[in-house]
Amino acid sequence: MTTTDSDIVSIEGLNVDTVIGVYDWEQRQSQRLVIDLQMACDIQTAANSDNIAEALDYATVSEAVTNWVQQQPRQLIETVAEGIAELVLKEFAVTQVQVKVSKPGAVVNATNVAVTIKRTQFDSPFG
Ligand SMILES: Nc1nc2c(c(=O)[nH]1)N=C([C@H](O)[C@@H](O)CO)CN2
Repeated sequence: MTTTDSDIVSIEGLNVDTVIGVYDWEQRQSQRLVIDLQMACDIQTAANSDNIAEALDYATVSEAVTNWVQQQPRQLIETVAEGIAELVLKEFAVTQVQVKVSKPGAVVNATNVAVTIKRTQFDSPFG
């Protein structure tokens, strides 16, 4: 295992309001999605230089993910998860990404519903 596989930068509980859902009423209003990301990357260069320019900037990733999710209405949280994984692998120096997309308001008697996927550069057409 290389450091590129074992070093993780995380974003937890990123709240994004967007149009999401399979029913007509869901396409007429925003709902809250909560996104968790675990991104495998080499953090040693940033650690040694203590320079944000060498780091995977979680603020920049959060903004890019939020913008992508809010770009257009979608039906399934699966589509959102795959799109986020593709974006992160394409735009950032990330070798593997785990994406969890939660839709906490979706099922009345459930605390949460979610999908979780893991993708690597080899899974992506952009790898
Ligand atoms: N696997 C999925 N199941 C369901 C989804 C989804 O995105 N993925 N979405 C819905 C509805 O939009 C639901 O959230 C409305 O409450 C149902 N099942």
